[in-house]
Amino acid sequence: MFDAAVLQGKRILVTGGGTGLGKEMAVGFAAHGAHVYICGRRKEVLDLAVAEIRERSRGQADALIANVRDPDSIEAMMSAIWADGPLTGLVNNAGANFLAPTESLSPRGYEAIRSTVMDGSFYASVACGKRWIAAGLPGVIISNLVTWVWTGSAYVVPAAMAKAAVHAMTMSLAVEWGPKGIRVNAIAPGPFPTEGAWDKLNPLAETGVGATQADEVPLRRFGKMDELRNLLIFLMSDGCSYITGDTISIDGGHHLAAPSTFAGLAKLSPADWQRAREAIQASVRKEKETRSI
Ligand SMILES: CCCCCCCCCCC/C=C/C(=O)SCCNC(=O)CCNC(=O)[C@H](O)C(C)(C)COP(=O)(O)OP(=O)(O)OC[C@H]1O[C@@H](n2cnc3c(N)ncnc32)[C@H](O)[C@@H]1OP(=O)(O)O
Ligand SMILES: NC(=O)C1=CN([C@@H]2O[C@H](COP(=O)(O)OP(=O)(O)OC[C@H]3O[C@@H](n4cnc5c(N)ncnc54)[C@H](OP(=O)(O)O)[C@@H]3O)[C@@H](O)[C@H]2O)C=CC1
Repeated sequence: MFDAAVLQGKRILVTGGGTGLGKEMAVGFAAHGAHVYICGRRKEVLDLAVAEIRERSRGQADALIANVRDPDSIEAMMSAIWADGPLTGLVNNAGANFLAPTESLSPRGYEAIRSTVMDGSFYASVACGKRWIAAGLPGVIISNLVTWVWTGSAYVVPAAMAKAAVHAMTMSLAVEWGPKGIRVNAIAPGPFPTEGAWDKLNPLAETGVGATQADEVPLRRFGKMDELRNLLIFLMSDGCSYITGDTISIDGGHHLAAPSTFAGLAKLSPADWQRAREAIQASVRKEKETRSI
């Protein structure tokens, strides 16, 4: 769809690019000439991802260990990247989420999600923005949101709140930083099945409701990674240099037509919720064992 060199000379960081949607975006950027950087908290996962991105794209990729919840960790990562040259683009993709009845959430549970999604996107955007502004360079920021920024969603309230905050950041920074040549946009995907999201959001047969099902999507299917890559390459390219402050949905029309949220989980019993929590926490434990930071 695009010229293979459409992103030649671009240097793009994808947070959370070691897995899922972030890794797929990174492949798309690198295959179109960009040097991509990915970050996350698990060295082994990042090393494997870099090898895969290089092989699939035949392009340039590097990884850094960083925790987006920690502003010092983000600063250290940006300094390391800038030592080789400035980034031209940032994708705020790192995310955290799990299904839970809101009344069961502890302050730490809420904080884990809010700080990853909202604080992480803010810290990374400011770390890039201040460097671009100081050097008089243009830049592009794209945040990976979800259609709940328009609809909200039951049972994932901290994630819906945090994504909505980043939606507000997108519109606000587009205006503040537009005169400095920095474009700020976002995407709002519908369901693109990934291991990370499905383990936390569809852990049991009983939790398969609206948000994670394809049958009520007007286009009657899940999103394809190629479709996601095409949108990201376009938004990151100089071909759309008049688009800023927008959040573009890529959900097959789901949020306009059907309950693309977890409203259907009202049917779950306390025992179902307990089993869901145990399944989610087993997935988190497995990931934590390999965290490097
Ligand atoms: C058209 C719309 C269609 C929608 C499409 C559907 C699907 C897409 C939805 C898209 C929205 C966003 C999705 C995502 O972000 S998916 C990404 C999923 N990946 C991840 O979450 C990876 C990162 N995750 C984590 O790091 C962990 O999961 C965690 C968030 C838990 C944070 O880890 P941390 O190490 O900080 O956390 P702890 O294990 O110490 O736990 C912190 C507190 O959280 C409590 N907790 C954990 N699990 C549960 C649970 N299931 N229920 C309630 N509480 C939970 C835990 O007990 C800790 O609190 P306390 O210390 O007070 O006990
Ligand atoms: N899959 C879907 O259908 C949809 C996904 N999205 C969004 O897409 C994004 C990616 O989700 P997906 O690929 O499905 O899920 P994944 O779980 O595969 O991706 C989450 C990534 O974020 C990284 N991450 C989490 N916490 C931190 C942290 N504190 N510091 C650095 N990196 C972190 C994880 O790496 P590590 O644990 O190693 O740090 C992981 O690579 C999320 O923002 C999600 O909200 C939006 C709509 C739909």
